[in-house]
Amino acid sequence: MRPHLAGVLTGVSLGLLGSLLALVQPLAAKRLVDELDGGRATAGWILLLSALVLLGAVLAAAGQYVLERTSEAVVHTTRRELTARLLRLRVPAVERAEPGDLISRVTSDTTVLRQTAVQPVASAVVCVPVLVGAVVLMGLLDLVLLGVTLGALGLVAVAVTVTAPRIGRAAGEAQEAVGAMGAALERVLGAFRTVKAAGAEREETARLHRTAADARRAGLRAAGWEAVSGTAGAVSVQIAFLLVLGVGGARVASGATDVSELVAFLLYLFSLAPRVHQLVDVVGQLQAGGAAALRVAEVERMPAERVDGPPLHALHALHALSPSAPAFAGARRPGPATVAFDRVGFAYRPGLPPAHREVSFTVPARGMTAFVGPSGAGKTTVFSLIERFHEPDSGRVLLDGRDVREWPPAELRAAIGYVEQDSPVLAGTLRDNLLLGAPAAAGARLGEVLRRARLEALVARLPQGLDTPVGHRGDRLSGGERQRIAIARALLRAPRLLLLDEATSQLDAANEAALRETVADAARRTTVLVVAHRLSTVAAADRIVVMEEGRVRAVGTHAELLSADALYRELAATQFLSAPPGPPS
Ligand SMILES: Nc1ncnc2c1ncn2[C@@H]1O[C@H](COP(=O)(O)OP(=O)(O)OP(=O)(O)O)[C@@H](O)[C@H]1O
Repeated sequence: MRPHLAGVLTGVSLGLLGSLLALVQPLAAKRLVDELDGGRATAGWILLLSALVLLGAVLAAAGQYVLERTSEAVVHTTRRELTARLLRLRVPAVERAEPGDLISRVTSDTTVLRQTAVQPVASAVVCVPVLVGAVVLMGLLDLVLLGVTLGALGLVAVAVTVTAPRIGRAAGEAQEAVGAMGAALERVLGAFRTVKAAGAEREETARLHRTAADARRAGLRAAGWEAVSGTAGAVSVQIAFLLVLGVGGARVASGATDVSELVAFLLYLFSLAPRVHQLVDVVGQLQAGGAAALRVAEVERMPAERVDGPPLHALHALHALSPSAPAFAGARRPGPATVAFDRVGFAYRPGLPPAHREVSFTVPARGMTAFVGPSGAGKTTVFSLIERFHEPDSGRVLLDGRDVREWPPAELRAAIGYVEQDSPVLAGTLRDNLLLGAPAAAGARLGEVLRRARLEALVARLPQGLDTPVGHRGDRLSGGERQRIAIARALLRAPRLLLLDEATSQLDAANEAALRETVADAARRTTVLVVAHRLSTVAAADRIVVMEEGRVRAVGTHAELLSADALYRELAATQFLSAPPGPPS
């Protein structure tokens, strides 16, 4: 709320003024009754009372509007900061979280904040001085009746003390359950075809219903406690009213007070009643708001990367325009990058078996280095560590001889083109997807990359060409098309280091041969690391790193490894060839 303090203060001041005017109204009413009693002219008092009512209403409405506007502004700021933070989060933090739950924190929790951040705080600020003012004025009118009133209102204090923490807990659980529902929904929608193909709709629906029921149960619990405190508020005001009527009537009869004072006192009590209700509501709303704010704050506390340096398009514009000059601050050497792993040890989580144990290799600038090995050997992990998605527990990963931990992340990644194993494509148009990593690339360069990635025919076939939407996760495209888009996206970045993770596994023979030539061409100009599952790829590689159970087993050329390494021979005989493996020799 800090940046919007001016709005909060304005809204609160207007509300306060409106409420103070409401406080004066009973005094004017008392005077009116006195004037009527004395048979004097009352037109002026009636006019004054009407003006007070009107002005009070206008001020209250203006205050309300300013506060609503401030609520929107507070939530807008929260959502901006939260979304910016989400994209800066470190990869392990997001891998540990549930995407659906994170989404609900940005959408649902901030909506709860919208309703509970500014208004209740402002109401409380307005309520308290009005309550104190009313109590003082009531005391001035009749101390005995004030004692009676406060005694009856004590019930509210007890009820709120008991219910507030319970409302908070239940509201927190309700928001957690909404988050769990988001996570469960994301789970099924993210693998919709798999769920359908498995015929698991009924089970998955039951799972979603369970989370919805959890949210309902927690919501009902909060509502129950809110009803208890609300009822306690209403009952205590009613009791106070009846007691004041009874005791006040007796005091009027005995001459201890007069009718006009009793009328004024009752009017104060009337004006107090909605404030008491409001305060009780405020306590409940603040509890729900507190629970939502906690969930938002948890995202704020998740580990994030620092943001520095120029924006993406500037990094790439500079990089693309002057490949021979220092491309941008920090890129120590232009041209192809060198990579080295120096006794790298790494486990994805403490307690898990290490994915890398003492991994060491060096890759010179230019040329193609292939990583081969059985599934789970740690090949993809090499790429994750170079991109600094994860950091080694021991040893060093060096790019251009500089520890990747010393590179600003944006600058490090601007030097790299990465084609992931499952070639993700984002919702949006084909053009959005191609330019994702190089917004400034266009024109002839785009045409050239489309040709090299064999995408020209696809673009010609699509109804709106490059501007055709590709669907959620690119599901209007074939697997091979997605792979070629991912390769084109990486090439458009004119990377100093190209990382390809089994990027050709879904391609047909013709496209695979063409892209092999594209990758070989890239390797003549830049450094290419490829996780290879095809013989054609490893045969073309300048060097091959054989990995097994997180270790580097051997390094060499295809011919060298065929004679020197038994595992490589076995891989060459089985995994790399599409033909079934021959009998063991
Ligand atoms: N994000 C992750 N969190 C936890 N463990 C992981 C994660 N990613 C990979 N692993 C584990 O780390 C080990 C190495 O995984 P990696 O993906 O590097 O293997 P790979 O050689 O690329 O395998 P494949 O050829 O099947 O893709 C595996 O045991 C895998 O289960």
